Amino acid sequence: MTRSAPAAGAADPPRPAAAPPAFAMTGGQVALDGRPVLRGVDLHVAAGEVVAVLGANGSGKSTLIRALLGLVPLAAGTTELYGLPPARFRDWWRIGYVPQRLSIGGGVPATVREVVASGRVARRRRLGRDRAADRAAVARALDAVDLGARAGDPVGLLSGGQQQRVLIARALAGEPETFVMDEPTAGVDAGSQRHLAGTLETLVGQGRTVLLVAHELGPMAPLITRVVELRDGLVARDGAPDGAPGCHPHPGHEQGRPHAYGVAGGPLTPEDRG
Ligand SMILES: Nc1ncnc2c1ncn2[C@@H]1O[C@H](COP(=O)(O)OP(=O)(O)OP(=O)(O)O)[C@@H](O)[C@H]1O
Repeated sequence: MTRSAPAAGAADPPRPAAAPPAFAMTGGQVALDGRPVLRGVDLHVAAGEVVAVLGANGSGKSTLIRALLGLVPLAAGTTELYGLPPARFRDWWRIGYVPQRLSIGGGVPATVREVVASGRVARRRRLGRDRAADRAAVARALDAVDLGARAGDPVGLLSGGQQQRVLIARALAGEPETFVMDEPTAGVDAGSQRHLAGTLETLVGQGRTVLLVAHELGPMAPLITRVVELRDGLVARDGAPDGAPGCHPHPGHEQGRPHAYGVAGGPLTPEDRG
């Protein structure tokens, strides 16, 4: 049987609207302490991209990430998350944020498992509580960073690199669509970096979006689909990786200077957003 042509004058079937990009900044400017830090950044990140943001110390990488998430205000320009300005965006469970390393510190009595489980909060607000699913996701996240054996330990007893892995696990536990990671592997040993790269490879294979600031891409390099290099608050380069995986992305960069902002990784909470 042949399929008959649509009757003349019949309306075309509705086409699905194109999904908005995960991030869309246009002309983004940020000033901190009265000093321009981002000076007019255009950056659109489509769902499924794996973008590395590179650049020298102080070029504005963390500020860009934070501005994209609405954590610092724009002085000019616009930015959107999944088509909405951050102030109107509600689906924070879709985004897992790993802030630049900071010491969780000895003053935090929470266990590793509790910190990782807090990554489920935004998802639970949206989708309701499912204890079995929560437990399974937390166990998977701990396993992905190889910290299952430390789950019951106070997080303040862990080394800096292990605490970083806890923050990564917190983001993983939320099972977000998009990961935003600010130097996730700074201070993390080579074996754990490989482990994380394997986990990211699986997530990327599932179509998740990744936006990461990195000093050394290391074993994550083959996953990167696009490199954005910042210089003095402007995009100096935006394109495919140059085929030098694991390269030192910028000679002016020192690794692992902790910054005292952000409180924990994982889907953003109202507290993260201030
Ligand atoms: N809260 C703040 N108040 C004032 N200035 C700030 C603040 N945070 C960052 N800056 C300044 O803004 C500039 C960009 O900082 P940012 O942390 O975004 O750079 P970065 O490229 O991520 O650097 P790094 O690689 O060292 O982390 C730097 O000169 C920094 O000193």
